[in-house]
Amino acid sequence: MSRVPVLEIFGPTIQGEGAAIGMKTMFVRTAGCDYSCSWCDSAFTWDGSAKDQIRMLTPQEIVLELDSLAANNYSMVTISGGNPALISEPMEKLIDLLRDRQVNIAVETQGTRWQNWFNKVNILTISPKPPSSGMDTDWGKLEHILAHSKDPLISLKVVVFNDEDFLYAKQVHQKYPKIPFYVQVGNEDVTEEGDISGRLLKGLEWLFQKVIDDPEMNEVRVLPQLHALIWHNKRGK
Ligand SMILES: C[S@@+](CC[C@H](N)C(=O)[O-])C[C@H]1O[C@@H](n2cnc3c(N)ncnc32)[C@H](O)[C@@H]1O
Ligand SMILES: Nc1nc2[nH]cc(C(=O)O)c2c(=O)[nH]1
Ligand code: SF4
Ligand SMILES: [Mg+2]
Repeated sequence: MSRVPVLEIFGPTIQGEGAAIGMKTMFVRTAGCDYSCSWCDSAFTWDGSAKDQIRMLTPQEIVLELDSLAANNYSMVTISGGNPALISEPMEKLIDLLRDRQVNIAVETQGTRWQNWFNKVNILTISPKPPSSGMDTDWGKLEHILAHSKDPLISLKVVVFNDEDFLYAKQVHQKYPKIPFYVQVGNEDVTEEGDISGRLLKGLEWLFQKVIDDPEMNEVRVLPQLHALIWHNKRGK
């Protein structure tokens, strides 16, 4: 039976980002990524530092673990990573199992790989990476993914750290003006211990002003990572 490389399963917590911000959700975080963003807040999924924590789980085992953590106390599961779009058949099976149980499914991915199961999820967040990440956008791949996503619940979310990233976010929004668009404050130090909310709120104020001042950004939403304001750089939140 094929298995999913899982780095962590946690929750219930509150979705801190994007279109479903504020909703109670469980998380399944897969291991492995085809990117290596300079500021990745989940680098342990791909940099080898947590490789002994990777478990190869069947879809049924994942559902059992979700229930043992929170039976009857969740109705949404967010699948993130790493890049969950690297996984084909066992991920589709997990999604089918969750759908059978009337669980809403959200997925976080960066828009580098298409999977047919994208059209089975309820909330699909595509997060192309700006220049500060050090990654190059494959615009053809992104186009393919957005053209094949039938679900109207797709949204785009770009993390912004600086002016150049903001220009990139504008470029993505202008290419796809009909797709709900989110800009998210970048967390510049994902290793800092203790309370980082003051630093993040300063970043949010800067990003608010960028959007306020820009007549081409009248229809975007500006958000912090809400969970990082509350729980800072803690893992599993
Ligand atoms: C860890 S990624 C995993 C999913 C997928 N690989 C992706 O990047 O969309 C989940 C979300 O966290 C965002 N993220 C990662 N590091 C961040 C940081 N330092 N500050 C703000 N957002 C960050 C990503 O852009 C993405 O939207
Ligand atoms: N609370 C909470 N919300 C999130 N939204 C997206 C996350 C992610 O790492 O993909 C995330 C996360 O790690 N925690
Ligand atoms: S694409 Fe996502 S998981 Fe991969 S390195 Fe970038 S932020 Fe991290
Ligand atoms: Mg996160």
